[in-house]
Amino acid sequence: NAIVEDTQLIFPLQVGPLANTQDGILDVNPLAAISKNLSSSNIRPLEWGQLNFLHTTDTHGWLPGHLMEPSYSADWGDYISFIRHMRQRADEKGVDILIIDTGDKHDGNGLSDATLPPGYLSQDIFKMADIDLLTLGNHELYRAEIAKQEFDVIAQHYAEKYLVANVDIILDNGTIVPMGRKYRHFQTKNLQLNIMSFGFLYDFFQNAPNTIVTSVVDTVQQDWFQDLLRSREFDIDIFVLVTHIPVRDFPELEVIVNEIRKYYLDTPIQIFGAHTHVRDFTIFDDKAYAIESGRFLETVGWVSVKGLNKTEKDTSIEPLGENQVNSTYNVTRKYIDFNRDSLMFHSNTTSDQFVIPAGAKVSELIHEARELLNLTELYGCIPDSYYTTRAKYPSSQSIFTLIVDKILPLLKSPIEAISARFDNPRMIIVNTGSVRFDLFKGPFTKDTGFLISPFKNDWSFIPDMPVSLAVKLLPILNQDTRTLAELGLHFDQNKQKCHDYYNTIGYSHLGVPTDLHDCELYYNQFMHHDNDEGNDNDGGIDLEMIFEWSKIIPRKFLYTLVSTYRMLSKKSQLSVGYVTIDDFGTEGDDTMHTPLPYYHLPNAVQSIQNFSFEEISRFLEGQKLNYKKVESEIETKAEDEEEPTIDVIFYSFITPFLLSALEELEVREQYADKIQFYGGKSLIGLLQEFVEGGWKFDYCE
Ligand SMILES: O=c1ccn([C@@H]2O[C@H](COP(=O)(O)O)[C@@H](O)[C@H]2O)c(=O)[nH]1
Repeated sequence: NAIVEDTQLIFPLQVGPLANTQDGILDVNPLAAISKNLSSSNIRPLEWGQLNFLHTTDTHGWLPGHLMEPSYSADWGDYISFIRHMRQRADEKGVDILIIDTGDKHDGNGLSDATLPPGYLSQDIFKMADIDLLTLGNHELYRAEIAKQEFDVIAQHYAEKYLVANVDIILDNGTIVPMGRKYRHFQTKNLQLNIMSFGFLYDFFQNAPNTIVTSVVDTVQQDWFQDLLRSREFDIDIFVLVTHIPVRDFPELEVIVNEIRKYYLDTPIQIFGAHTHVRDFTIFDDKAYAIESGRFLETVGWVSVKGLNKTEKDTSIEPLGENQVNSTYNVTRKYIDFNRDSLMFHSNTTSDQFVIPAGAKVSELIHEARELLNLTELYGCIPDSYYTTRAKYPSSQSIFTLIVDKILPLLKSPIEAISARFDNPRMIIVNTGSVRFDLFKGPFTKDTGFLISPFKNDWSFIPDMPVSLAVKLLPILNQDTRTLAELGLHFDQNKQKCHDYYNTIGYSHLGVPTDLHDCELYYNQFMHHDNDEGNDNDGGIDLEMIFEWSKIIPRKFLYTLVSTYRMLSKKSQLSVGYVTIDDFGTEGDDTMHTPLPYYHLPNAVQSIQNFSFEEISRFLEGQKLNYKKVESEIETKAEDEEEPTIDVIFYSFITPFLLSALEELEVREQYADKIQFYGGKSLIGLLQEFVEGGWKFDYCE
């Protein structure tokens, strides 16, 4: 695509004199100002402390904001304006504020993914934000050129603010250097609080060959970390951990907190987490807390801290003011919906004051970049919405049903010898995690494809696999983690067992990120799970009551209670959105909403073609059962019957998982060598082909 490649020649974008300005205020995103269904009367205010934080994470390139969803319609330029106002408010109050980002800036939006290399424009736009502490995510490490870009552009720009203790990069000359600084010690602007900050990535194993990820367990035993804690060389009022690690269910954060606690028994630790795309807040001990602030720039997390005592050694500062002294340590959190109404409300600005010139410039850059990349080019119109976790799979509203039934059958290999097999029996397996977002009714533009499935993954295949073997693959990939709960293995009592389970199989890394919380049976899933097909927006649930119940009732029973309660409750007038219950309770969301439905998804789905249902049903029967039972079921087939075969096609991303499945079936050696390149369009290309073939309209209703 010439336009995409051309971007390399003309960036950095030059913004001309600001157009459409009124008193220096520019609105380039017409939807950003829309406040349909939004009302500041439903917004809960932020509580300020001595030290305050704004947190973004897992933005995945959504710097233009959500053009179809008013609740999240602010853009990165608005965030830049917001940061400026909040810093000013902090100064006025004589307190401090730190701006944090915890990684995953790629894969999810045309702005980041339509360039070569991906991130070519978006990284330069991202870095216009004045961020105090940041780290990288796994999406900065999947591809070698992106890891290099992260190192060259982001790590160099933010310098001492860019922290990651457990990732190294191998430079072109073979030298191994750390991706970022391992720690940062500094004093805050107004209260001169002593901050010790570390950056960490979870134990990620799918990183590109030019990078090295060291496990968290090993990193905290390294000399530099141990010496730093042991030496007490620095005054430390609070540890601030900027991590791309989930705040629940994953073991890494506990490892870090435990190690710090060996030396600092009660120094506050504030953690910023990431990766599983949820709003969540967890308590590690009475002075160690962690927040995770959602995904896709839908959420800005807020944390405030009071009751910090200056370390004794430091006598250089004034005593803390009346409002800032609090002998008991106190932390608050909020999840801010990313729209201008919320941002103006919290920054106490009017629409005339909100947009600052630097923010307007960034909004303009985003707009120009989108134009340049043709992201608004219309390919067709989607007649109905199709959902990821908001609809049951399979169902008519599930995007995965659409993919299995209509999209995957379009896959063709560009290699002649392989495409000749197009009419042979074939099974196409794709991981649900490769689909990132819902497909909303309305225009399908070039951008939409990137929102749904940004990955340029290749297809691989194993030709002519016996059907009895092939049908066992999906059940293994989808091993049902929820059986843990059914066995009564509640996370709190069986944490290690749960983590061992994940660590051994690793299959959950195929599914949608929010489902990674299966260990905990994440609260929201009780809230959002419906028994029917569609979007049941019942509201009016007494969240406080459910929170109290959750302390005494096993969660599997709680689920039934909540479902019943929801059915009995009245329809709510609130707009749909996030309704979060975390370790602090039910008041976390800045805007009150009626909850969205939430359905668990399998890790992977498959589409089967050119095979009659009668013929395959006997072989497929085992799929409904636990994978361990499949073998015996399959063995019931007649001994002397000739075994039909099928081509097994899969996203190359899932190859390691497929190899593990083959190993579990004790046929890895036999089939690993048979894996071949299949080629063909990835999901984004197939989706576009389908839309242009079936839903090509010149206009959308
Ligand atoms: O090439 C790729 C890379 C990733 N995936 C899927 O994404 C998740 C990870 O996404 P997070 O936002 O970091 O949670 C991974 O588990 C895969 O499901 C992919 O399909 N292809």
